Parts: sequence; structure tokens; C-alpha cells
Amino acid sequence: MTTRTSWADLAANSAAENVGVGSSSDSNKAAGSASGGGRPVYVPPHLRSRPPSADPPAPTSTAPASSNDRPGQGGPRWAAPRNDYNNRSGYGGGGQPGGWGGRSGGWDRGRDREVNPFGNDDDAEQVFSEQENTAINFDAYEDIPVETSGDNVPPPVNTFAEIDLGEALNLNIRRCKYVKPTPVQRYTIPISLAGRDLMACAQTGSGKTAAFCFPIISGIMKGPVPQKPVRGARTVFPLALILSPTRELSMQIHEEARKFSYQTGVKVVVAYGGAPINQQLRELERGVDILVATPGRLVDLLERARVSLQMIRYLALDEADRMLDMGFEPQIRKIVEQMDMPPPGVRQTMLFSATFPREIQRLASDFLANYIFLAVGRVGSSTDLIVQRVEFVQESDKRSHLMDLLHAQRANGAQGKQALTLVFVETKKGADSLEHWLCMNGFPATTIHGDRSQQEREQALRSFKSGATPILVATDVAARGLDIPHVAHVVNFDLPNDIDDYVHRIGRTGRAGKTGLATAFFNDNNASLAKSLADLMQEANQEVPAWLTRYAARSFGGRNRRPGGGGRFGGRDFRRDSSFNRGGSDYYGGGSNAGGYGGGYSANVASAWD
Ligand SMILES: Nc1ncnc2c1ncn2[C@@H]1O[C@H](COP(=O)(O)OP(=O)(O)OP(=O)(O)O)[C@@H](O)[C@H]1O
Repeated sequence: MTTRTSWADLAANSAAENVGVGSSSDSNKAAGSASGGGRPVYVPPHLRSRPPSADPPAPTSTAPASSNDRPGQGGPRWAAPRNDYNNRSGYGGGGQPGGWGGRSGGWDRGRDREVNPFGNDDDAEQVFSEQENTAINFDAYEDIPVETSGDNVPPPVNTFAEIDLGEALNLNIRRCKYVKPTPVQRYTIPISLAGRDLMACAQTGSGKTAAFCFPIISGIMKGPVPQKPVRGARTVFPLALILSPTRELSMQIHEEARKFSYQTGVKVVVAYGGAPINQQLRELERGVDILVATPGRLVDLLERARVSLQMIRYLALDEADRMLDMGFEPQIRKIVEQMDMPPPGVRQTMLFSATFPREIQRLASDFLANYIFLAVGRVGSSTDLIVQRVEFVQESDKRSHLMDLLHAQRANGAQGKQALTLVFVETKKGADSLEHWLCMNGFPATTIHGDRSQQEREQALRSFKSGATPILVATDVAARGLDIPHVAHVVNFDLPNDIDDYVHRIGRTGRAGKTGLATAFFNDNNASLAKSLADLMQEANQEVPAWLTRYAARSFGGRNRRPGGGGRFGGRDFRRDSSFNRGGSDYYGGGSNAGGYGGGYSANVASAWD
């Protein structure tokens, strides 16, 4: 069953492509803070922004300390690069008489100059610098199937230039070297700018982060200056809330959003668990327009009355299906429904994921008003770009099999090029023990899981990204959202129980138009996954081993079994399902924009989700 030769070729090709045709150099830093393998100690975002001593002093302000103050909005910030929002009342004089006006782009009140998030001091970059190529492979997306449904869906755009995002944001898009919008961006940005609620399902690695960040930043830039409600002096009132399920993903979104909002006057702050809350509180007090947070830490901040959601205009849930599954749903309901957030229809709500099971769509619809459903891509991941292999490996043989793969990868890997391998395991203990074993056998590995301290998690991620430790053993904490360039190979050492988790895991490679390789070890313990795995692979034009097909045919009753065959991925609006009986047109509005792809897809998704 071993396919060492062909596997090795694939790994080598994938490695070469991942290294040689890397994604944006900026994106390498996007995850955070986290890059910079040479740095011994993690420096939290707010400390990274400490002023150089030569910085000019912060301007004096006579304005009251409103947490939503946007520094610089009255002055040269708007004057220099942009002239498109000059006529907005409020962004200038108003309640902030010259308060921040003296600062050219990006001065932060009471402290220092806005640190340039594009600054290129990242060690991780140097490892790959020769090979960096910032272009996303759009050819891979040319004929991508797209479906929209809902009332009056705004038409998509083809270029960023067609959209009035504002000059400062456009400049940052160019700094990110985004030449044109990805398909999910082409559709979602006009929808969001039109003020519509949205449930968007698009493949892993296809640019969803920018898809929700751009309209939020642009909307805050253009929107009226908020009047801070009278409340506890230390309560802050963000205008936008972006929730994500893991700390590392929140950090990554924060870093991305900081780049997009550089010199726009829009202030982005992150709050997540495992890090000292006092530092985050201090950062919040300096002003926040967009708060990126994990649910647990946000609840803490809300209960301390240090954050109020009263002024929220935009709510985005990244990995929304995960945020609404059993683990997170109570917290999310508390945040969205039981605190002081404006209701659906008043705020604008955007939900994004690569997977959207029907049951979760139903739950999610509670948070939305007259929303548009968007599905980009045929399946729940850019699986055409990811070569998927599944090998039958008994539990007791997994380690030696992994060793074979790694040796083959090492032997066939492109000379001098560093390809990263991400190995998913079931348990935290299993992660530690596999990491130890790999290190003992001469393969530098590190691990990320929920039993490690936050500092250890961040250090592990930095070390992996930089290439210093090219193997990362992870639990599902690393399965979603993380955008790590140069991951050439994802190994499912232990397969997950849920096919959606598999989709997200393999999506850590093959991102932004690049190809990748995913290998799964399958044995009897995974029998319940056989059917959905075989269906997924078939749908993505992958070679399905005959033995897996036989397992699939035998697997009855597994939780992932999808009777009716065919696809099961999130490309269908549950409101269009015949079993959805809540008022039909009332609810769904009937305006379907489905199109752009043929019956195959529709037929497949029609049988989705039993
Ligand atoms: N328009 C664009 N042009 C070029 N690169 C882009 C563009 N938009 C996004 N990217 C890059 O594509 C990569 C993937 O983007 P992102 O992390 O937002 O994917 P995602 O859809 O959220 O994936 P996941 O489902 O895994 O969370 C990032 O490195 C990002 O910088």
C-alpha cells in the first residue's frame, strides 16, 4: 500500500512549489506575531508597538478620552493619501478638536507612532526570502463554481479598483501585494458594502480573512463618528467584533487586520485567553474600533464591564460553524444575544467558514437578518489543489510509517529548500509523545496543543513557521484558519472523527492557489469516516483506493455517513432545502442567483447533510 516513490515525488514537488512559489511575504507574518524564529521571547502586540525614543511626543488633546477616537482623523491622516472621505462630518472637527489632527497617518493617542505592520524584520522571511513570490495562482480559481441565494444579491466585482474601499485601504491592499480579489472577495465585498448580512462558505486558503476585514475597515472609515455612551470611564465600545475559535487564529486575524487598517485611523485590538488580561486591558484603553477576540476572554471582559458591545455595527464570526457547534454555542449566544449588542438588522453580521453543515446553518440563521448565502467552490476545501493520499496503516505501524514518509521527503526534497510538515494527532499526550519520538530519531519537531502554555504554543508556532523546526505535531487546535506559508505536507497520523475537521486540517496546505499534499493513515478505527472520506476524495478528483471504497460500502451508521452519496459540502443554502419549512419565501425570499456551474454540483449538494 505504501506509495513511497510517487509520494516522495509529490512531496518534493509540493515542497518545491510551496517554497518556490510562496505566498505573500507579508502573509508569512500574518500569523502573528508569531513569526521570527530567531526571537527568543514572544513580544505581545502592544509591546511590539513601543515607541522608538526618537518619536515625536504624542499630540495633546483636549478631547475626552473616548475609546472610539480614531487618531488622526481630523488631520493629515486624511489629507495626504486620500481625499475620498473628506466630506464626512465627524471625521475631523466634531468632538475631537484637533485632538489627533496633528499626527500624520497612524498616530496612536497617548503613546506613539503606529508601527508599520509591513516592516520586514522577520526572521522567518529570511529562510524563504529568495523564493518569495507574492502572486496567488488565480488560474486555479478561474472556473470555480459559485452560488448565491437571497434577495437582491449585489453583483460581484472583478477588481479592487471597482470598489470604493478608500484610498488608505487600497494602499494597504497594494502593500499586501494583492493584485486582484479572490473569488470569495469578489462576491462578499460588494455584498458587505451594501450592508447585507452574509453567510459565506468558501474553501480553505481562499482569502476569507480579507473578505470580512475590508468591508469592516472601509465601513468604519466612512461611517459616522461614534458618540461614546455615558458608562464606566474604563468601558470601551468597539464598533466591530471579530470572533474566532482559537487564540492563534485571533492573533493571526489581528495581524492581518492591522496591516489592512494601517494609516486608516481604524484601531484593531486583540483579546484572547492564556495571555495576561491586564496588558490587553491597557491596549483596549488606548482605543479600539475593531476587537478581535476568542469567546472566553471576551466574556470575561464583558463581565468586568470593560467592554460594551452596545456600539457594535459589524459582527464577524470566522470559522462560524465551529463557533456555533456544541462547544462554543452557549458562549456565542451569551455574547451575541444576552449582552448589549444591537440585534440582527441593526448590526451587520457576517459568518464565514469553509464548511457549513445544515444544522449549523439553521442555528446561525438566528443571528442574521435577510441574509445572503454564498458558496464559493465545489467542496469544503480547495481540494483540487491538494493531492490527497490515504494509506492503510495499523496503529502499531504508524510511527515507522511516518518515519518512512519523512525519510522519503528528506531524500527527495528540493535541495536546500525547507518544506514544512504538519502532523495531526488525536490527543495532547499523543502529540507530546510523537514529538519526543521524532526528535529522538533525528527529526526536529515541536508541538502545539491545549495543555501547553500560551507562551509555549506561540513559541512552537514561531519555530515551525521560521523553518527552525520543520515538523509540527498538533491536535485540532491548529486545524482551522492558520495560514502558514510553506506547509508542503499535512499528515493525518490520526484521522479525525468528523469529515469537516479533515477538510480544515488538510486545508493548512494548498493555500492561496498553491498545491499541497495530504496523507492520511487509515485503519479499522476510522471505519465510520470511510464513506465521507471516499466521497470527498472522489469529488476532488483524487484517487480513491479500492480498499477504501470497500470500507465505504460497508460502513453503515457512522456519524459521517451521507446516504445518497455524492457531495456533502457546504455549497447549499439550507433555506433552499425542501425540508426547510419555516415560511418559505418569507424566509428565503426566493431570489436565487445560483449559476455558474452545472448540474453536477447542484445534484451533489442537494443530497448534502443527512
Ligand atoms: N486577493 C488576494 N491576492 C493574493 N493573496 C491573497 C488575497 N487574498 C488573500 N490572500 C492570501 O491568501 C492566503 C489565505 O488567506 P486566508 O488565510 O484569509 O484564507 P481563508 O479562506 O481564511 O482560509 P481558512 O479557511 O483556512 O481559514 C493568505 O496568505 C492571504 O494573505
